[in-house]
Amino acid sequence: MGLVQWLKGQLLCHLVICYGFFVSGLLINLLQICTLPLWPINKQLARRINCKLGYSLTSQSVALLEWWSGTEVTLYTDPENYRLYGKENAIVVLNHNFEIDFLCGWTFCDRFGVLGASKCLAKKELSYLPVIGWMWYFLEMVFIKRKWEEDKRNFVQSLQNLRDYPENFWFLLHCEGTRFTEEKHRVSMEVAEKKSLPKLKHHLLPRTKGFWVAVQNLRGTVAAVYCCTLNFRNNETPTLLGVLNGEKYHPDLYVRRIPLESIPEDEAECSAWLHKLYQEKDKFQEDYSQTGCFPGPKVTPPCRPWALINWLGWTCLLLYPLCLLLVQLVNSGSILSILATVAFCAAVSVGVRWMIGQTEIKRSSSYGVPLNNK
Ligand SMILES: CC/C=C\C/C=C\C/C=C\C/C=C\C/C=C\C/C=C\CCC(=O)SCCNC(=O)CCNC(=O)[C@H](O)C(C)(C)COP(=O)(O)OP(=O)(O)OC[C@H]1O[C@@H](n2cnc3c(N)ncnc32)[C@H](O)[C@@H]1OP(=O)(O)O
Ligand SMILES: CCCCCCCCCCCCCCCC(=O)OC[C@@H](O)COP(=O)(O)O
Repeated sequence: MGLVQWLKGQLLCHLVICYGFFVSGLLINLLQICTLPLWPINKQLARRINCKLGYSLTSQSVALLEWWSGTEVTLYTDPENYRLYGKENAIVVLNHNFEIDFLCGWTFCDRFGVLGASKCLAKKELSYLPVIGWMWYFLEMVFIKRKWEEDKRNFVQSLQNLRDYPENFWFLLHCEGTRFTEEKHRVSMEVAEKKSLPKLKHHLLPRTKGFWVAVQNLRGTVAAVYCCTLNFRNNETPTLLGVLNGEKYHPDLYVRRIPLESIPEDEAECSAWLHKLYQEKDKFQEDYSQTGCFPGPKVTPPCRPWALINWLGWTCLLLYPLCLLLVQLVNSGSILSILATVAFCAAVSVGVRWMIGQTEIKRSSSYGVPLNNK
């Protein structure tokens, strides 16, 4: 192991990264709050400012993936469609098997210039995450409790609000509704059997309501569905902690562009269409497990420097006062102040570690297993 790789595994480096992310996040949240008076006066300007602020926080995790861990995502897609990515609004349908799938998605968002504006249909619990969850409120992310009767009004309204969004966005939908575990897979395949649907090997049975409602409410706003299938070479099981430790992963993403007009309007037909799409995705995953690649030509979209510049900028800006404070503390010799600073650093580190814990599949909710559907 080289010196650089060894350094990446050290707690001190992790503390610095966590401190930078958390404190810059709080400052960004504060700036977002400052945009509140602007919303009634100039909503589109307030949205654009929030996209930039959102970019400044989200892109730090992209920089961590790309520059710290050295992970590069390979894209398999039709070159004809490639030129449209980032130039139109899209609904992204992505499998939900990996702890860093959202991060791989963000990398693409960054490379195609839609990171600040991109959104997701996310479980309500994520909105309470400090810093990142608070930021999402201002980015008009759509949160659901995964209980249709309670969700439907807010869900439809949130989608309608996106109709005049001033920047191009991708709207991510994990139709499986929860992360893949063996138990959830077994249960969802029992549901498939009851519904006389073919069994899936690599996916849970998709929940269709959210997809249909999203397609119907975003017609005329969104140009296409991007059917995305993600997997990792060499059976890697990536984790966010691994990324923080500087581990390099090898993700491959297969993207098919499907024009929205080709998706049926009728709910039952749309559901059947989505089930068929997941059967195709399952076949791609099966072929990938045999051959190690997806169909279609490979492209690596060019990496942009902004995520790195932004990350370095925040790190320098926030490390400087921290170092000054530490020097002053040591010189002052005040045990109480030193203890308070150590406690603050420990709290930041524990807080970010807790957030990272939210991405771990072993802590996945019990949604989609019998008796307890939440
Ligand atoms: C070039 C491009 C490349 C790459 C870009 C990639 C991505 C980047 C894009 C954007 C990134 C932006 C931000 C992302 C950042 C971070 C966030 C990341 C992740 C958070 C994701 C989540 O939180 S996932 C959890 C929340 N989301 C969902 O749940 C969505 C899926 N669910 C739905 O849509 C549901 O339909 C619903 C929740 C809206 C409603 O669910 P409900 O169950 O009430 O209704 P349904 O009709 O859908 O289902 C009922 C039927 O289901 C049957 N059933 C019962 N048990 C099961 C089971 N275990 N599995 C499957 N089906 C089941 C039941 O029988 C019912 O059947 P009926 O026949 O009676 O209808
Ligand atoms: C420089 C940055 C360093 C620190 C980075 C910390 C980043 C923390 C980001 C937390 C983002 C959390 C996104 C989690 C997405 C996710 O994976 O949600 C799970 C849900 O879909 C389904 O939940 P479940 O039903 O429990 O499977």
